[in-house]
Amino acid sequence: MAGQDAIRIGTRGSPLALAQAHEVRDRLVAAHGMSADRIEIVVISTAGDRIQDRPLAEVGGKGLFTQEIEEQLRDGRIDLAVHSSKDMPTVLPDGLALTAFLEREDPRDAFISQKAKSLRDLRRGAVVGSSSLRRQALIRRLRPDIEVVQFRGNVQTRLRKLAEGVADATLLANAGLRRLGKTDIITDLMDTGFFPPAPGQGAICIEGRAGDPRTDALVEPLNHEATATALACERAFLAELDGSCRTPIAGLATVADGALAFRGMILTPDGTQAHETALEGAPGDAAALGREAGRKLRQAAGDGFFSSWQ
Ligand SMILES: NCc1[nH]cc(CCC(=O)O)c1CC(=O)O
Repeated sequence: MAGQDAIRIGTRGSPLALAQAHEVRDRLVAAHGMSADRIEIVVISTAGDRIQDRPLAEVGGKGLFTQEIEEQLRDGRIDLAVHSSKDMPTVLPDGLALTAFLEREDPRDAFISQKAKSLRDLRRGAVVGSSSLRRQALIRRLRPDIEVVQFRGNVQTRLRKLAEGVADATLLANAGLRRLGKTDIITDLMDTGFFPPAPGQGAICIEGRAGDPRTDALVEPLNHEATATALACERAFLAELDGSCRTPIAGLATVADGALAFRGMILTPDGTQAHETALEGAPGDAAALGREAGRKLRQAAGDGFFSSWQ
């Protein structure tokens, strides 16, 4: 059992969330040479886990997957929380901060189908299941002839739906499939050029109490500088667009040879309208670059863009 000075890591209970929390625990053990039983993993149920019967975009509200975990972090019942960066709201509750980003996994989406080798190869009128507004809009943009249906649930549920013929294909983040050891089901990987990921996709983040020296020192060796830079840019982009849960937004920042490159896109849910921007800058200006990209897209789209379907 964990002792008095145990480190408590809060996480959701989904297989993916647990895999991520275990990865953080393993890295803390390796970085500090500590015993694994000093670290306790505390499973916390969130509203996003409990609501299974509706698309989450319909439920709306910020922090569906984070609120209950953040309450425990603020109370001191847990010391750290592990999240998928993609699920994190751009504004955190007072007193909390994202204190480390693990090195990003492959940010690409994976295409999964037993009917076709790629999205391009699906027959006309094929059905693709996805609950992500971004994926739905991108699919419709690339393949207006395809029907998109709502698809929630874990990997097993989705595969069963494919086997039952509810849909011909689905899309999931490659990073999540890798963490679950499920890469064998992947049919194709989507090029980020024409199928850009969600901001934060593929990056695990650690949330902590802001300015808590004990936990800051613990997670510091786990932070991957280039990923933290990319995420600062992507999250500033998202914040500038004030992305409600109902806006399809894609964005990916990369750091190579000391330079930061960002590409962002906003789409209408039906995929008929899309605006894109690509910017480069210095890693030190990551947040400013993200904000600039967001402003550019808002200007290009015009005021009517966000209000036209909401
Ligand atoms: N909203 C669910 C979610 N949040 C993060 C991931 C994947 C892992 C990641 O992006 O790091 C997923 C599942 C998916 O999109 O397939």
